[in-house]
Amino acid sequence: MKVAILGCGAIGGVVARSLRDGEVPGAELVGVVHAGPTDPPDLPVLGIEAATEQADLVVECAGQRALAELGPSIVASGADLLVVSVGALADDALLTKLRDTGPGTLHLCSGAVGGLDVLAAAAREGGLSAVRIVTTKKAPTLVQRWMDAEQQERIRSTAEPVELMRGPAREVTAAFPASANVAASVALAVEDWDLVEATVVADPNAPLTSHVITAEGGSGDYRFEIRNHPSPGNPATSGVVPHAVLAAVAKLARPTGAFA
Ligand SMILES: NC(=O)C1=CN([C@@H]2O[C@H](COP(=O)(O)OP(=O)(O)OC[C@H]3O[C@@H](n4cnc5c(N)ncnc54)[C@H](O)[C@@H]3O)[C@@H](O)[C@H]2O)C=CC1
Ligand SMILES: O=C([O-])CC(=O)C(=O)O
Repeated sequence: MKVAILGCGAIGGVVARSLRDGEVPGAELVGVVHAGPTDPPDLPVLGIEAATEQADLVVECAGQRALAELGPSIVASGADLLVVSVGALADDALLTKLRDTGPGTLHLCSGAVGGLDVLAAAAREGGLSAVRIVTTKKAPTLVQRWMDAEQQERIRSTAEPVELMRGPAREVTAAFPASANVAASVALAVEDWDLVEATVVADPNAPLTSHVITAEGGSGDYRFEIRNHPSPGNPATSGVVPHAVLAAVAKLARPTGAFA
């Protein structure tokens, strides 16, 4: 399986180098599509057209905006698309275009969290009556451009954890596009954007990024607490995410014997 990587930052760079080094059996790197002023010196670089022509699978590691802009042309080209910026799929029109139009197939990466499989099963079996995700990250990583100067300063200088937003997953993932894709992952797993309440907390003293997912329903009660070390390349991103991408690529390249 030939693979191109869209976005060569903290996630894409690790994924591309691992594929280049032959660490995923059955998967071969054709190149990276990047947006920086200088090419990564150690990786083959492609334009998006060459990537979709040459690759069986394009892996999006570039952000919600890039996915919205480039995703439709990738699946229209016939290449399959593996997505990490799943929050962009809160736009129903984009989700429909990527999932239902083809001919390329859309795949979602579980990214920084787990438990999505059992949440999906529980949502089907007995229905879920409440689903919540609370994301806590090191405070400065959560400053957003839409915040006014006073709020930005309060987040940078807080000595205590501060709740920045609590609301429907669709709104929270749009407000924190590089930090709350996980809210969208939970909503997509249970197939209900309105059921999932997401909260984002800025903690000045959080050495690890945490995501606490709780759900209750007819088949049981669920609680997952995920505590990830931040990526050395980007403190807003959990270090495990590129490895979740590589696990997903491995499963697509050689599906036998993998969890479905
Ligand atoms: N599903 C999940 O659990 C998670 C999802 N993410 C998503 O992954 C994205 C990437 O995360 P990182 O690698 O940490 O970010 P990063 O900022 O380190 O890297 C993103 C790279 O994409 C490039 N880029 C942006 N637009 C592009 C375009 N149109 N074409 C080519 N390259 C483009 C940037 O120049 C940058 O090098 C985040 O923005 C977020 O949406 C991040 C963490 C967890
Ligand atoms: O990496 C994480 O822990 C979560 C994250 O940034 C996201 O969901 O966008």
